Amino acid sequence: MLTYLRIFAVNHQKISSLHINNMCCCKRRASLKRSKLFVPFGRNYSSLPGLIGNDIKSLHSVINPPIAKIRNIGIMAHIDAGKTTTTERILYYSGYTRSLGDVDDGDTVTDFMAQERERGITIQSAAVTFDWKGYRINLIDTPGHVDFTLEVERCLRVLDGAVAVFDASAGVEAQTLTVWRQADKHKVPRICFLNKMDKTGASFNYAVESIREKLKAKPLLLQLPIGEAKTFKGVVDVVSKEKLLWNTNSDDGKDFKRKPLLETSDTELLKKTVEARNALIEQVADLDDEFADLVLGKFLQTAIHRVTVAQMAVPVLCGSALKNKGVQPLLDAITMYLPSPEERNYEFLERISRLLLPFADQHIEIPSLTAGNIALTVGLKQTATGDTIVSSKSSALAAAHQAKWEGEKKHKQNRDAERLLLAGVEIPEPVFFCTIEPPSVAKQPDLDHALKCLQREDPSLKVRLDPDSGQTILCGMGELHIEIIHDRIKREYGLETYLGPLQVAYRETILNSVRATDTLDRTFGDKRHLVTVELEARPTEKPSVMPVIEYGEAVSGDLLKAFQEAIENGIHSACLQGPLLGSPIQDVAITLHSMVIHPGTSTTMVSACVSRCVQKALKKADKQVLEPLMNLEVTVAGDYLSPVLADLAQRRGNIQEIQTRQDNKVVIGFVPLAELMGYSTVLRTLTSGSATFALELSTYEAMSPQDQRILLTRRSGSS
Ligand SMILES: Nc1nc2c(ncn2[C@@H]2O[C@H](COP(=O)(O)OP(=O)(O)OP(=O)(O)O)[C@@H](O)[C@H]2O)c(=O)[nH]1
Repeated sequence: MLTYLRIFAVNHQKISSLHINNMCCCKRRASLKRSKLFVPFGRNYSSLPGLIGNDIKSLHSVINPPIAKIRNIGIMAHIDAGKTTTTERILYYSGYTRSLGDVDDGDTVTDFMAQERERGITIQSAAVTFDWKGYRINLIDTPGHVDFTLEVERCLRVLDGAVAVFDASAGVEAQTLTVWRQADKHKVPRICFLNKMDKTGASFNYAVESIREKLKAKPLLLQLPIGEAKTFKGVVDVVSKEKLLWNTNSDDGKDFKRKPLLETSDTELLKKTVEARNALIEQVADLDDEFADLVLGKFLQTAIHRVTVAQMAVPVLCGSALKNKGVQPLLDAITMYLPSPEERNYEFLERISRLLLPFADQHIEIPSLTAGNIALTVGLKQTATGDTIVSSKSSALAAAHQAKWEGEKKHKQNRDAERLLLAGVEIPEPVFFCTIEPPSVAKQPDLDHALKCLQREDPSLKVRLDPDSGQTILCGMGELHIEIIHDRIKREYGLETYLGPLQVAYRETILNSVRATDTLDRTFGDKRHLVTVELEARPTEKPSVMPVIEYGEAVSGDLLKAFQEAIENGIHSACLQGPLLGSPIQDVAITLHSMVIHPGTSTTMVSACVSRCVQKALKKADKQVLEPLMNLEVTVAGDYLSPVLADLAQRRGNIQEIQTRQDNKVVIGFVPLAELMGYSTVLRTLTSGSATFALELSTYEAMSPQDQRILLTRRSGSS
């Protein structure tokens, strides 16, 4: 397993606290049209930047660039906005590759896994390092699909800046909102790149407005497009009042000219540019105190840098990655406006033995690394994604202490700060599960090992044992997530496994308060174990995934001290399997009213008795199944709107809004996950492959009595 490290320190002498981030960043194209054939990997790479053969000395300039000249950035977007295509151009213009790869031909640098090439989707994020005009850029791709939201978050929290790529004909799309919120959460400064300016329906103004309205961001228009859709030729640099035109005869976009706009030949464009520039100056002056009336380009750029780093506004640029236009200015903007690591506040110190620099699927061992870089390390057996590495227990304690202190100082929420630093990212609850079986019983240990390794990389994958059947259960974020795991077990661990049917992860709750008592009386050898418990289960007012545990006044303090852990284990294990479907119970409080324990009774027996008593209470209560409800956004050509709506009505869909986006309609609503199995295939058929959709878990909602009855009848029939 490869583990990506992010150095957190700003101390130049030593390597500081290392931030681990296993890059299992996955993404998927929800577009229903493309599926490409496997194309063998045959790209030519230039020598890695700054490297001559394996001469380690020559690596010095590569691994130790001045910290102010480092940019650690991520590329984030909705599915299909053009991240991989933009990254491919970036690598080409920076000299990292010698030819332009194409997503649709399956030969890009960052989509290097066989699965990615076969499926036409990006599954695993790749880090690449290259130089641009004296700057070192470490770039990490982040996934676009909602199944891999955790991966995006994991990347964002270790990066200093991000480029948000938009399809200029669609503006802000469903997953753009999600990744934008994640970047907000981790306070990542951003630049927007309005890609696909060549596409029919591309609209610079529309995309900018959607950034303003839907993301509530302040766009700083640093460029204006010259033409749109078929007429898109280049961009105007608003800051310098120059036009950048790409030579139409150049097939790789390397050849472009930067010329000042002229009063005589560019009258209209110059007028628009001057207006845009004045608006930009006004906007920046409003946001940045230091930038008063100094309107020289250099000062303006410095002020734009400051407001970007402070996340008060987002510079907006445009182009067409596919048509090789606008990518070099984007690279300039990354170096000019996004922060270096020393402009972000990371503070801890550490050292590590073996380090590698990532170049997509190639890695180079390096002797040392200065603060502010991204690197890999191998062989960490105990670490999992999201962990922070420190050099010793005392460093860990110091880091926790510091985080706690910072947390108290900033938010008076020390636990949050502690979690932020040491416990990694928030792991979303899986919504799908299925059984997984090895080819033979003898292979079960191999399967267990594979799942253990995959879970360390990807904590959104959960594995549990079915207590009744003893089968291994795989729980994941979506159909694609489970499919990819299945495939990886085969390819990476050589195991052909069998998956049971995919099932929705329901939850259960209770609707009224109930009391129950139970006694457990067992004698093993000459030892008697005797416990009597009385407790109450009731619905909580506020949602709570874990059971809320309370103790009545009659429960003695001494008894509690000795048996509290056993009691709580008993309650937790009982709440893992509800009485209706065996699904986890939520929104329930358990109050222990009394407990009598015969001397010599073991804690295991106490746990067992409490667990049985909780289950008894839950069985007695009025019960309710909760089902995952998804936010669904379908983008469809107007002609196909009616069949899509009719189909959603049959799926218990609740349509909230139908927006118009250029020539398309965007249907936004809620649909129960159980109704969305195989939706992509049906949507493809209904719309001749022209629609796209995005899904995101909204909440768990109570099923109607009728739907619940149908589900329970079906389950009892199939069991
Ligand atoms: N017209 C046009 N198409 C583009 C442009 N950039 C990318 N595309 C196409 O859009 C599709 C998606 O491009 P990708 O680069 O794979 O997009 P992505 O954001 O990396 O996709 P995922 O990582 O799978 O979410 C491909 O068919 C590209 O050829 C562009 O500038 N103009």
